[in-house]
Amino acid sequence: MSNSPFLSVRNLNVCIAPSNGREMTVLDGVEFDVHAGETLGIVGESGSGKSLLSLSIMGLLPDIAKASGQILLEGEDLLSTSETRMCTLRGKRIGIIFQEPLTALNPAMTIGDQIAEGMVCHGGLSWREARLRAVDMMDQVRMPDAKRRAKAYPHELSGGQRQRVGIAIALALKPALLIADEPTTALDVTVQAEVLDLLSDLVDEHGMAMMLVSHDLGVIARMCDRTIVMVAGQKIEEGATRTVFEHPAHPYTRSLLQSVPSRSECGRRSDPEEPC
Ligand SMILES: Nc1ncnc2c1ncn2[C@@H]1O[C@H](COP(=O)(O)OP(=O)(O)OP(=O)(O)O)[C@@H](O)[C@H]1O
Repeated sequence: MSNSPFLSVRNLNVCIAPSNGREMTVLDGVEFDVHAGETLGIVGESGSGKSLLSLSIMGLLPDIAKASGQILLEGEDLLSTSETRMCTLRGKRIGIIFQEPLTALNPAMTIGDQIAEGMVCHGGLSWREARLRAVDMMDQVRMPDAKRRAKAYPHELSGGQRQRVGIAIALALKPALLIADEPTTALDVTVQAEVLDLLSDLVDEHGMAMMLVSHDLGVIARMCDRTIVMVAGQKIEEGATRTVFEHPAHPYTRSLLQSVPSRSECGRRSDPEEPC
């Protein structure tokens, strides 16, 4: 793990000013780093600002939101960069996996072409090369019968298969950071476990950093090296996942841990027997 962080968030504040309401601070002085190759978990109750935090990093905040502070990606401040530059960084340096793959996918385009598109637009590949590479990507995300399925449309796949497509799209340009916002919440429990295993393997294989947003402590315990706990737009706790789970410093974290996963679920999958 290198010393200088890949991503460094400094004093991030986000205010929302709806046209018919009062301005509201939804992220308040949030600070953290993500180092190359590590998986950082962001956990917190509904409305604590987890999604707005990921959207801020991706440069996809809604128009009514205003962000200040710094989001430094390899030293480049994303809050003061142009939209054109953000488009390049999204995909090439930061891959994104959304919660509901069906809404993130284009219903009128084959999944092979959706995976290939970024490689054509941002990776300089011809459509022919990109389509071949898309089938490779589908194999990597363990999509059965990838060559045939590349010609399918999103509605022809199961929820788990659609999320595999979402992961293939996010990884197509080999980003250094993957942001996964509740990537398995929309899936049923057995499929959740398969997709988490897949993500964990791919992150290791590609040597990527990952920011995993989840309200599910079991998912965080299983996947993350370090964890941040959010309450009402503020980071209230941060530490090695094991430490946060074993010695929570904040009363809120302690109350959250009352729904703690069983010990066998704790720790990275490569070390399943270790207590958390
Ligand atoms: N487009 C929006 N307009 C107005 N308020 C918003 C908007 N998006 C988010 N908010 C508010 O910002 C706060 C943080 O929302 P955010 O979606 O980041 O929470 P979250 O922690 O991701 O919640 P969940 O786990 O339910 O997805 C909430 O109070 C929410 O109501």
